[in-house]
Amino acid sequence: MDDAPDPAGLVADYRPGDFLLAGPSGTVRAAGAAAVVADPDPDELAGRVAKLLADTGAPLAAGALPFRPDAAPHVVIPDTAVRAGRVRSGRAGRSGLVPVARRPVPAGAAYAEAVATAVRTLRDGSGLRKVVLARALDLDFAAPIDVPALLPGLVAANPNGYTFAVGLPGATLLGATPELLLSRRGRVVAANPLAGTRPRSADPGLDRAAAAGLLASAKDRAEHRVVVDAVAEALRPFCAALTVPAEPELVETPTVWHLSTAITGTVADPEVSSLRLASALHPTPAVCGTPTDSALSVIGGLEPFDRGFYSGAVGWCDAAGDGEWVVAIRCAEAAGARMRLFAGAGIMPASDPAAELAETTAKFATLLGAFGIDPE
Ligand SMILES: C=C(O[C@H]1C=CC=C(C(=O)O)[C@@H]1O)C(=O)O
Repeated sequence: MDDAPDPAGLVADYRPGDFLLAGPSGTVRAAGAAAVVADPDPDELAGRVAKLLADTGAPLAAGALPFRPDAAPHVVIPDTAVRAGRVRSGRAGRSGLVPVARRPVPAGAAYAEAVATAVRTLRDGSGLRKVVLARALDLDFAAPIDVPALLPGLVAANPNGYTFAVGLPGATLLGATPELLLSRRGRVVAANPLAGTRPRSADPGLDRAAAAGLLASAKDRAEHRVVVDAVAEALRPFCAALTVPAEPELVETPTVWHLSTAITGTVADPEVSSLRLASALHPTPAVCGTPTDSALSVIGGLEPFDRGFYSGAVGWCDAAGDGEWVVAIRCAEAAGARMRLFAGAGIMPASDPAAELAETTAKFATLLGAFGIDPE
């Protein structure tokens, strides 16, 4: 692997089609595709990637897992891959992007109705305990979007998050997620489930009150606990030791507060790669719901679009099995002169449709704010 002392340079050198993940633990950029692995079966996927890494001597594989577990992943053995430290500085600025048209999909009122329908299902005793409902915002521009030009500003605007860009067939998935699905370094694994959200306020007093309200909210704590329990349950069979804090903490992004739990563990078998572990966790109830199958079917019935890679996972895995996978949220798919932004919210029996709509608006603001586009 090339030596790259300047992490900001890796971001600046991004070209369409490349893979980029820039987060607190470092920066990875990969280019080219010597091979693409698209097997949805988690064991087949991890096995084929491990074999290709061993056979080719490539330093790592990188790519994205889709939201739906039966859809095809896009994991690439790149021609080149460069790793560097964390991007330490950067200047957020206006991107110059001005949409000529914008369309919420569905309209806000229809999303709130879908939330109300989900709440009725959650209360009807059929067993569904949580479901995440997403909506999209389509933006049209007068000229093709210059994705590389957007990335330095996205990193600078989200200094504590994970900025990513993944070249997919026909589109680029780009975003700045606060959520670590899974990392593995040697035998040490970490996961950082987030769930439970309050929009932030420009008024410091109101902002503090929003954070305190979130930490005290029984609805949000229950929504969060469902995710923590599912992540711990999925990791436990792979781990010799697992530490799961009993209480969540607050974390902030530029637009929202979240409840957060940092889970750490030790893998029992070092042959189990970060990619295999990420597939075992995904989709967590932070993006899907619980039980998973019922939530998938409610999402299929209520969301008027295919999520594709939104709310999937983005990351990399090396030949030793180490790697880092983040939850693909606060993101958009850019293709030509169009961009589709996505935002979802965890719906519980006590959810208020208007509050969930406001929460998704605040989540859209992660990208809109970083690109200097007026909020919805
Ligand atoms: C599904 C999304 O966020 C998830 C992650 C953190 C908090 C969430 C929530 O409070 O609903 C969601 O579970 C999204 O941003 O599109």
